[in-house]
This record gives sequence, structure tokens and C-alpha cells, in this order.
Amino acid sequence: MNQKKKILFVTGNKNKAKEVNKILEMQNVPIEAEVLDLDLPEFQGDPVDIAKEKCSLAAEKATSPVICEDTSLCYNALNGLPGPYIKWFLTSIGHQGLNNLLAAYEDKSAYAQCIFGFCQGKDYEPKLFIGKTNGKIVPARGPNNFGWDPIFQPDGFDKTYAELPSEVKNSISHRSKALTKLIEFLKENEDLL
Ligand SMILES: O=c1nc[nH]c2c1ncn2[C@H]1C[C@H](O)[C@@H](COP(=O)(O)OP(=O)(O)OP(=O)(O)O)O1
Ligand SMILES: [Mg+2]
Repeated sequence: MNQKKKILFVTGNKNKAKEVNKILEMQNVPIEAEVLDLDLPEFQGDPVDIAKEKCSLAAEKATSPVICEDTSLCYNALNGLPGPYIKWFLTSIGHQGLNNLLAAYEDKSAYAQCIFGFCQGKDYEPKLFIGKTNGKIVPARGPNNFGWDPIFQPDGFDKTYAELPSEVKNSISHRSKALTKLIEFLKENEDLL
């Protein structure tokens, strides 16, 4: 049997780690993401810059190659906000508040975006991989297990992320699209792991 290679996934979010390992399994990738929970500062600004900084900091603190990701929920009517600040919005105003933000707008469309970073070590630049899933913001439906899943309904479905079976979310999600690009990169650069 092939032994799975391990890669450090720097995150404080167990749901992210669960989905990442499920997606790796679904795609038959012989890699396992091992969580390293470092409390890293998160910068403000453009999602790409935030993800890059997060990954560089993670690589500084680890002794082997790392991956990390930053997730945004972007409302089109609000020019992409809350975006990378969704965590603080969710904590402060909850699902109802996140719906209310759009009360003044006809346009409820939004996209979920995940940016993975891979960094070989502290002297390297992180490589970034972006995945995006379009959808709309709806009143909360489904189990409240993971963040804003109950209020995001991906295009082409009449169910929210929270209502969809996990295999379905994991085959269409922002996270799976970004991770698939990272997997392609690792397949082409096997020596990195
Ligand atoms: O697929 C998702 N479905 C629903 N909610 C999600 C998802 N993915 C992230 N989320 C939440 C977690 C956090 O409230 C915010 C992103 O913030 P973000 O900084 O990327 O995540 P985090 O601080 O929980 O973990 P980490 O230690 O990896 O930074 O959106
Ligand atoms: Mg975070």
C-alpha cells in the first residue's frame, strides 16, 4: 500500500480541515492534511494579499511545507464586502444580520471565495490558488454546523450549502475549486512534498 504523504494545514478551523481531507479522498490524492493550529494575525485588505501574508507567517513558524487558506463571502451589491471580514461580521451580526445587510438591495447575489496558499519554507514566496462559487444570500436554512453555510445557496441548486449533502458541497465549493488547483500543482511538483 502507498503510504499517504502528509502536509501541514495551518488553520484553527476544524471544518475546513474535514472538508480538505474529504476532497483529497474524493479525488484519490494520496496526501493527508495534518492540522497545525497556530494563532496567526490576519491582515486587512485585498483577499489575495491577506492569504499571501497568512501563508508566509505560517511557513515562518513551521519546519516543513505548509498550506493554509483564507475564505471570503463577497456580496455583489456591496462591491465584494464583507469579503475577508466575513468572520467578524458573522460573529457580530449572525445569519439574520448578514441577510439584513442586503435589505436595501434587489441584488442578493454573492460569491464564496477560497484562496489556498502553499509555501515550502520561510525563504520562499507562497503560491496561491483561487476558487470561487457563485450563489445568493438567503434566510438561513439547514443545519448550523459550519459558518455561513445556511445562508449561501449556490447557483444551480435550490438548497443552501448547509442543506446539501457534504459530497455535493465538496464537489462544487469554492474550497474544492481552489484545492483542485493546488492538487494539480503538487502533482506537477512532486519533489516539493
Ligand atoms: O465553506 C464554508 N462555509 C461556511 N463558512 C465558512 C466556510 N469557510 C470558511 N467559513 C467561515 C469561517 C470564518 O468565520 C470565515 C472565514 O474566515 P477565515 O479566516 O478564512 O477562517 P477561520 O479564521 O475560521 O480559520 P483559519 O484559522 O483557517 O483562518 O468564514
Ligand atoms: Mg482566520
